[in-house]
Amino acid sequence: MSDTAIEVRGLTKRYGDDHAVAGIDLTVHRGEVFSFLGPNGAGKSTTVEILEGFRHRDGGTALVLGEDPGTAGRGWRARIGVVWQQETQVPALPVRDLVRHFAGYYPESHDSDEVVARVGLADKARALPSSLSGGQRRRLDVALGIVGRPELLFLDEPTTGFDPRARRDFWSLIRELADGGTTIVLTTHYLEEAEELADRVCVIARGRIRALGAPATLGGRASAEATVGWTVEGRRREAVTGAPTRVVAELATLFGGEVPELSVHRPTLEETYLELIRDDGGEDTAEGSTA
Ligand SMILES: Nc1ncnc2c1ncn2[C@@H]1O[C@H](COP(=O)(O)OP(=O)(O)OP(=O)(O)O)[C@@H](O)[C@H]1O
Repeated sequence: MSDTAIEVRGLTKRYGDDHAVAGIDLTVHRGEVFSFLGPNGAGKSTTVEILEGFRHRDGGTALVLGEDPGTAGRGWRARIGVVWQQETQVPALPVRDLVRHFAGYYPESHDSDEVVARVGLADKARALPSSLSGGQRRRLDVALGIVGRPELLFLDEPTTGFDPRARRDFWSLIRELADGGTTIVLTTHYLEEAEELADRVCVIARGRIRALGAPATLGGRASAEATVGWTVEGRRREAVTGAPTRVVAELATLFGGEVPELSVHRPTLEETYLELIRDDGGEDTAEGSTA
C-alpha cells in the first residue's frame, strides 16, 4: 500500500471569472492529520469537496487513495468518511438506529453502539435528531462520518458549537483514530484545534497555499525572534532577540539568580497565521482560543 493518501498537482477551480482554487500542489501522507486553515472564502471547502469527489475540478490532477475522485466509484467512496460543514440530512430515526442504518452501507463498519458512546451520545441513543442540541447534532454528524471505519476522514469545521469539554473529547477521539492509522483532513477556524491535532497545517488564501508545515515551525515560527521580558525597579523591560537563551543567561548573571517577572514569548500559531494572511484582505474568523 502506498504511503500517500492524497496527491494533488496544479489543482484549479473557477466560478465564472473567479479562481476559487488557483493552482494547489500538496501531498497528504497516510496516517497523517492534515489541517487546512484560511480566511472565509479562501478555497478550503472547494479544494476538499474536489478531493471528496463532490465537485469537479477545472484543471490539475488529484489522486485520493490511489484513485481520481472525479471518476472513482462506490468501492472507493466506502473507504472515505465525510463530516460536512452543514448538518447531514438524515431520516427521522432515533440516534442509535440511524447510526446502525449508516453502518449498514459499509463493509467493515464499527459497532454502532460503540460509536454512539464514543461521540458522547449514549444518553441520547433513543432521541430523534431533531431533539438534539446544536453540539449534540454535530456529534451525530461525527458518528455518521466515522461509523464506516474510513481509511480517510474529511472533517469540515467539525467542532463548531461544541462546548469546551466536548471539544477536548473530540480531540482525543481524533487522536485515537489517527493512532489507529486513519488519515484525517481537518478544516478548521480554531487555531488551537489545528495546533493540538495537526501533524501539518496548510494555510490557504485566495485559492493558493501561503504556507505548509508542522504547526510548531509554520512560517518560520520556531526560528522567529523571541521577546524576552523582565522587570527592573518597577519598570518593564523587553529585548527582541534571535538568541533568547543567551539573553536569559546574561540576565541571570546580572541579577545574580532569579530574574524578576521573566517571560520569553515566541509568535503563537495565531500570530503567525494572521501575519501569513495579512495581505489577503477579506473577513477572517480564525479563533485562537476557544476551549
Ligand atoms: N457554488 C459556488 N458558486 C460560485 N462561487 C462559489 C461557489 N462555491 C464557492 N464559491 C466561491 O469560491 C470561493 C471559495 O469558497 P470556499 O467555500 O471554498 O471557501 P472556504 O475557504 O471554504 O471558506 P469558509 O471558511 O467560509 O468555509 C469563495 O469566493 C466563494 O464565494
